Amino acid sequence: MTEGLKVTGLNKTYSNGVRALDGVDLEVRPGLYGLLGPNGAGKSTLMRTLATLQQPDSGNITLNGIDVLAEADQLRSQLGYLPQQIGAYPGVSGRSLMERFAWLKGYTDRKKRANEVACLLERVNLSDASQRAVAEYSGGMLRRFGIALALIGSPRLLIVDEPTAGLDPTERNRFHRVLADVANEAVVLLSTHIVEDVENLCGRLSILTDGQIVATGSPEELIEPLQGRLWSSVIARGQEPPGDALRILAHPNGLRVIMQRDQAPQGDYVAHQPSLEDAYHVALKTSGKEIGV
Ligand SMILES: Nc1ncnc2c1ncn2[C@@H]1O[C@H](COP(=O)(O)OP(=O)(O)OP(=O)(O)O)[C@@H](O)[C@H]1O
Repeated sequence: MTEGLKVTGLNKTYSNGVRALDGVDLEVRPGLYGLLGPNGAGKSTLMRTLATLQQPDSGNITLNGIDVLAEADQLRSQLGYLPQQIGAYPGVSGRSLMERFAWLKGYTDRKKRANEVACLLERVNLSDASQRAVAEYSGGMLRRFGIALALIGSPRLLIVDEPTAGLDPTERNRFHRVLADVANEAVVLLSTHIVEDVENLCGRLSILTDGQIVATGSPEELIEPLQGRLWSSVIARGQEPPGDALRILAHPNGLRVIMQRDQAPQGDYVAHQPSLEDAYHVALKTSGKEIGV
């Protein structure tokens, strides 16, 4: 039996003709795995499919040897899913809402249920806020509450879809620490378009664009081939950047241009230390699917 999540040849075309997943293969071992991709890449489609919330047209998914598509019920008992948005019910306290979800997940024994809920609220640092209405939680508290809900029953697979949008740096950090902690025991698949989150958290990642995986590896493996091959320069406002620039960034004096070349380009270029964000753009560019820099 293979431990972890294995996806092979996953395809999904929506009724409007959009091919959201186009032969996706993925192998994820326990720990934190990042799925990076631009808007519309197919990340949520993949996440929802893995969470058995929608069916693919073809392909296979196994989790710790379980055939996910054939035995969806068995998977669901081992699955935690944190969607992009979680709803809050007016007037219902965090503890009470969690109790209801725990009951739905099979915690029918009152003592065991109360214990599970208390442990999870403690784990995400919400014990003190447990009597407050969820609807009054801040964005960060709501995300952590979502994680606590997703962790009921100690899932083997935790799927987290774009979790940190709108969080301030402190809350984002706090959220990351909870995820890293969960990843000690489970497969955690984190989907995002925030490259920095993946760079800080994930041992391995895949880059998805246009429904296809275009790169897979550790951040170091993806960055390494770019060493000594990136160059940057600041060009004055009003000056036209080169058409083949890898990235064009805003700069107080004009634009900062990053070029990918084996040798320094003509002009005022200095060596640029590659980052995962550069590797991400190279992967999209090499795949021929990047729309613009
Ligand atoms: N229910 C649907 N019906 C038709 N097309 C859809 C549906 N859901 C998604 N799509 C299309 O499939 C493609 C992939 O969408 P998806 O939401 O999976 O991407 P994403 O990577 O999660 O994007 P984002 O980062 O913007 O959330 C997009 O072109 C999207 O418009």
